[in-house]
Amino acid sequence: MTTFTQKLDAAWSHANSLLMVGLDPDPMRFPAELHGRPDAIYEFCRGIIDATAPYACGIKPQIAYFAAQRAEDQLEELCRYVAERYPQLPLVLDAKRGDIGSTAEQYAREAFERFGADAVTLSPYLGFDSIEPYLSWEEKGVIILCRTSNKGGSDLQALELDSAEPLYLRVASLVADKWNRNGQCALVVGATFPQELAQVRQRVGDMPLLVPGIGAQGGDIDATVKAGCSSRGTGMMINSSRAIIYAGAGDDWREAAAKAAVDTRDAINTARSAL
Ligand SMILES: O=c1ccn([C@@H]2O[C@H](COP(=O)(O)O)[C@@H](O)[C@H]2O)c(=O)[nH]1
Repeated sequence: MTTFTQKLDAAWSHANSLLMVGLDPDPMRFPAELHGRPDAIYEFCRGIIDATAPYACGIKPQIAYFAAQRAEDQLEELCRYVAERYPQLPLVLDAKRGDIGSTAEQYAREAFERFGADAVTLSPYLGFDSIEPYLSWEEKGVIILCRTSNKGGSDLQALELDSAEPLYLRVASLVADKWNRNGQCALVVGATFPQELAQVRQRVGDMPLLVPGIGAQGGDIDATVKAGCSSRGTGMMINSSRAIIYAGAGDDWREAAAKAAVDTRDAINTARSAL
């Protein structure tokens, strides 16, 4: 049985890439050749995956973009496609679930059985018993929101506790010291806050981090790599979605996505080589 963590480790080294390609498919932004097709979401995402997979350490579909278009069936087919065609490529379902244990059991089945994801993103807000049902899938990854990339993340995550530490660092410690019983946990930390990213890295050792916020959100790649790499020079799934999938709007959309992925991977690797 290969675990998520082992699969991710292998992808980092085989692809020599820390880039995670995000799938946020918005039909309004699709190339003309896909307009009006009932399977447009599937075909768009498949095109992006085929174009970018060689340069990526994983794929991250955001479930809201599929659910909003009543296209969960296309997501299901896409997940099957990735598992069959790119079995070495970790698939992270970005769902940010968080609910009481009985409901969490159903969300875990949705992520791991229905979609066959290797890992899922979760909110820590409901506490350990809301995370436990996912942890019982021992080979799967459980990626917990810690310091999100959006400005409003500070409203709660930066709140100072009695100990004077911010809430996001308490989440980091809780996950690293108590919840990560099977070595299957990871954290979400935004590239838009490199200082906080460095603090989290220091707190959690070499735990994998999912790092969104470069590309369309403007996070700085050099600062992200400096702040977030593990002691082995890996440790991050640095996500870029819109800047890659919408790099081209014409007939060359696949080639444009491939070029954006290569350029992003290379910018990350240039920063890694300066560590
Ligand atoms: O803190 C977070 C957590 C998740 N996301 C998700 O990542 C992508 C980012 O897309 P871009 O187009 O690269 O900005 C998107 O799916 C978000 O839901 C995040 O941005 N920040």
